[in-house]
Amino acid sequence: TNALMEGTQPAAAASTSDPLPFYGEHQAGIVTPAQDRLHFVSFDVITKKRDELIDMLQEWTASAARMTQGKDSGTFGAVGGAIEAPPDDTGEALGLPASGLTITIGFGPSLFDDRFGLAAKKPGALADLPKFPGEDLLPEISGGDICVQACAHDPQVAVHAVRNLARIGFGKVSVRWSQLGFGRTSSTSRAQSTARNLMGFKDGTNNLKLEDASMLKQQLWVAPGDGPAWMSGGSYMVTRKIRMNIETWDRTSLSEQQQIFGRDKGEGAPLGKKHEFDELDFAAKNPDGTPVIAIDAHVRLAHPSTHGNAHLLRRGYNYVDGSDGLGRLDAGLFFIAYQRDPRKQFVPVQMELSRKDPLNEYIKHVSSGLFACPPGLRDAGDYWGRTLFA
Ligand SMILES: C=CC1=C(C)c2cc3[nH]c(cc4nc(cc5[nH]c(cc1n2)c(C)c5CCC(=O)O)C(CCC(=O)O)=C4C)c(C)c3C=C
Ligand SMILES: [Fe+2]
Repeated sequence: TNALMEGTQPAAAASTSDPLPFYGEHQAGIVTPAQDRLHFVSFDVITKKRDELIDMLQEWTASAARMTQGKDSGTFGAVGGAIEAPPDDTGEALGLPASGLTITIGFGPSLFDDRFGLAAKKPGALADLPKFPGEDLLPEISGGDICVQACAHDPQVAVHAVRNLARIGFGKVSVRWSQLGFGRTSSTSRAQSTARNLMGFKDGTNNLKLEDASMLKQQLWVAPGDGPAWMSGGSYMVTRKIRMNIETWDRTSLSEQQQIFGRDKGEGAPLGKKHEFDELDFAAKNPDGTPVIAIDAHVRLAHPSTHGNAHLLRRGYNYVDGSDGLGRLDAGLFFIAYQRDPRKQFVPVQMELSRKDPLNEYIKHVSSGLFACPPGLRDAGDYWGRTLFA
């Protein structure tokens, strides 16, 4: 396919239990067709020693190379090592297949302070996000020095991956926050059907997809000359935990719900059209002269034509963290988006949404993350952060 010729990851494994390639020009887990499950974790680095941090990243890379291929985290494994020592794998994935596991790393703005001599390497694109109207961010579940996005078709496999990286990082990093997600809310390949978010709408119809090779080059991957050379072939990740006021939404009429998004709930078709992938027609008018797709419909506000052709590769997940003690589901969307430069992509889109989107009556942004995801790993001699620490 075009995508393969461009050097991106292959479309999909034959089955959801198969392994996906770990090495490549770009990190796996970005254009990789979105798996069903997520365990996302953000770490603070607690060691003050640069060498210790590099050693840990090398150990993480070796472990991730193994786990993504369905192997134990370490060479001895859960039960093959000395009986007197803690095993180099925690064991809960023994007997489970690779399940399409991808492990993607990102470096947060706070890593580029004066602790590790990285200040001069901080990309401009990693500038802190502005404050958006209406957000209510909790610092304890926001930010972090290093993030890991583990995606798989089996939640136990994703959790196993994060747990073993945390185990390896003991004493060097500490978990700042983490998030489980189920039910992808985006497709990142035309081979996938569009899944639904917890508001019941198809989500990810007009997403950047792995088949759009020239768009990915223009909108997703950092190019030489964009900023520091170490990020070439990488991408910037924005995370937003968006709590939904589910019970209020569920008392809203179908017509109001559809007006808010600008698409119908059954098919996901643009209002005024029949099929999901029909073009949005923002000029179409009802007989009374009002626009068929409201002026403040979510898809109009978020559309590239509203933002100098800024696209995002969305890769979010539904989450339910139980209920909140008031009988309401503690649920929503763990939004993840990749892009070439958040200052030109996520920021203007979110600024528009935060000011005008009627969806804001039903949602609240409670956590935020911004991470620089370096390029892919070449081979077993490579490690996460090589280009940064070189
Ligand atoms: C800043 C970026 C975005 C945030 C935050 C966001 C939150 C959010 N979105 C939905 C549901 C839908 N979004 C849809 C489309 C859509 N959303 C964004 C961006 C953000 N959404 C973009 C760029 C687009 C595509 C617009 C286009 O070009 O057509 C849709 C429609 C289906 C689709 O195309 O994906 C839905 C549904 C929720 C529930 C939510 C916060 C909780
Ligand atoms: Fe959206």
